[in-house]
Amino acid sequence: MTIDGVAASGKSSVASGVARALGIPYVSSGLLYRAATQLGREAGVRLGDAAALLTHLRARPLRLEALPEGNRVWQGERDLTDELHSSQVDAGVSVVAALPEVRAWVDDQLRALPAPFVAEGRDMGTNVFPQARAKFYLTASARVRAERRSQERPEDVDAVEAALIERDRRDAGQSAPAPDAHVIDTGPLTLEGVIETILQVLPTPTA
Ligand SMILES: Nc1ncnc2c1ncn2[C@@H]1O[C@H](COP(=O)(O)OP(=O)(O)O)[C@@H](O)[C@H]1O
Ligand SMILES: Nc1ccn([C@H]2C[C@H](O)[C@@H](COP(=O)(O)OP(=O)(O)O)O2)c(=O)n1
Repeated sequence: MTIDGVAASGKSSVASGVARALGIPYVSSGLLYRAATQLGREAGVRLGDAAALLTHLRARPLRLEALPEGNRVWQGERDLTDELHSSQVDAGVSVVAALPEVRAWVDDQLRALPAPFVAEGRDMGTNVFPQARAKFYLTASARVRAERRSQERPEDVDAVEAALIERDRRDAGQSAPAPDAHVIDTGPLTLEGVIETILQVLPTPTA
């Protein structure tokens, strides 16, 4: 199944809760885009230069570890995860995610994972796993999302809201809900409420 949605709509927290209830892993595609951005920044590669970025990424492959409480990204023995949620990565990631070569690099890694799992991101239900048995799309107002995310960033809520709106605009090309997705406004719901809503609409597995 797939959970897509706009920035800070609750995708990874909800995917983690749903996956735990189902006893399967979840995978966070955004972490791979974030890792590509962080590694490009670190190497001094211009983020719009797909060829240079891909050469760099292919030289030292990444491993996405689908832990139930939170995915982690490794490069060899180095755990990159804690570096990937900075405002600097937030600011550069949409440029990297717009590159078709990087999208193919992410998609190949996701499609190689053993099913079943919950996949979360922007285009999981539309592009990467169009055959998924259930699809969800999370939204909430920019203000609500900024209030949540500002708990996790040093910037104030107005700065976080402006950055989220800008990132939504840049990511719009790959962020439309699948026509068969259940759209959930998480604004009036608690995290547990969103997870419960999804579990209730999931089709029961056939024997
Ligand atoms: N329905 C909700 N009500 C309150 N807080 C939520 C809800 N959904 C998510 N959150 C919180 O919002 C923040 C952003 O969620 P996250 O899962 O990181 O979103 P995304 O993966 O879409 O960026 C987290 O701190 C999370 O606990
Ligand atoms: N399937 C995906 C997942 C993420 N992206 C891009 C768009 C986002 O700005 C970044 C980071 O995504 P991530 O889901 O980690 O971050 P947010 O929840 O949006 O804060 O990657 C994408 O283009 N396609």
